[in-house]
Amino acid sequence: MPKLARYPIETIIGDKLRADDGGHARETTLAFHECSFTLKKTGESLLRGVSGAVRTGQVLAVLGPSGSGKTTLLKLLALKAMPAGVSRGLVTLDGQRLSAEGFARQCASVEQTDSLWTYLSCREQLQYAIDLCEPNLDRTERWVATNRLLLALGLESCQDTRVGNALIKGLSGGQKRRLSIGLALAKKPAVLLCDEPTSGLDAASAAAVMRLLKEASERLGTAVVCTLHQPSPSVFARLDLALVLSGGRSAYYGAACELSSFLSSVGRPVPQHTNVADFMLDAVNA
Ligand SMILES: Nc1ncnc2c1ncn2[C@@H]1O[C@H](COP(=O)(O)OP(=O)(O)OP(=O)(O)O)[C@@H](O)[C@H]1O
Repeated sequence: MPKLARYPIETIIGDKLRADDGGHARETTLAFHECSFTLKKTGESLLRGVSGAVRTGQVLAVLGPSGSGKTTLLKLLALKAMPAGVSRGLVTLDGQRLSAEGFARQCASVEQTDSLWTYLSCREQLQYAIDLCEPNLDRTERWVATNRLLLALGLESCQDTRVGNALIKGLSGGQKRRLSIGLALAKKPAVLLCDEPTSGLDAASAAAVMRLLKEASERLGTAVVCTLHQPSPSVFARLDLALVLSGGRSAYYGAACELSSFLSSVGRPVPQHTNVADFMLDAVNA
């Protein structure tokens, strides 16, 4: 087997693109129009007319207080069956209505809780994913692709550590989150949906996960949508777009860097030294 090459992450992911896609990074846009979800039993609306879009190279964060509808929106974007209610609205990929089959073929989602194999190591899990997703590569190429992914995920130091569980010592929470994202990225999805990728992580691990998502969006041509509970200033600074939900409605949708000006424009200027995301969440909670 070839020796594990040590390149900067940019080169590794760039090489992966060149090697696998012939150098053509795709351009993808996921758009959602007037999405609503109403519970059949009570008639309660969990989402009301929410719209937005995200394209290749961008990370869109769905923010909002607990119960504001973030996970419901992500499920709706993934065209998941939600028998408890009725969904309305349109989800498109590059202008075409997205179906559940289309989503399964071209997109990937990472759930709020990691679902990994307790007794397999990082390397073994990623190797399985690459073997499954890259049947046209030969064995050595798949091994190289696995190494590249391990490096891109920053998991090379724990590549032989098994996942573990409450009783068996294994990967840390942040490493598990990155592995879950890596398994989804092995598919090179056009769109990646991540539910709470930073929940339960310390600030440094949360920042590392968001850095990974941003790199994936830029280098792999993946449009990323993630839900976030309370992003730290450093996490918020890495976001391209923010959609803030309040009681299932859109309170803000636009560039993350313009959220502060928006708040000023509606008479709620963000005080100095205040995290704009926290301020917005307090405002919609009030
Ligand atoms: N199948 C369902 N039946 C009844 N209520 C539901 C159902 N699914 C979600 N809800 C309710 O809808 C609201 C929105 O839920 P959702 O999980 O989308 O919120 P969230 O913003 O992701 O919250 P959190 O940040 O706590 O995960 C919550 O009040 C939740 O209890």
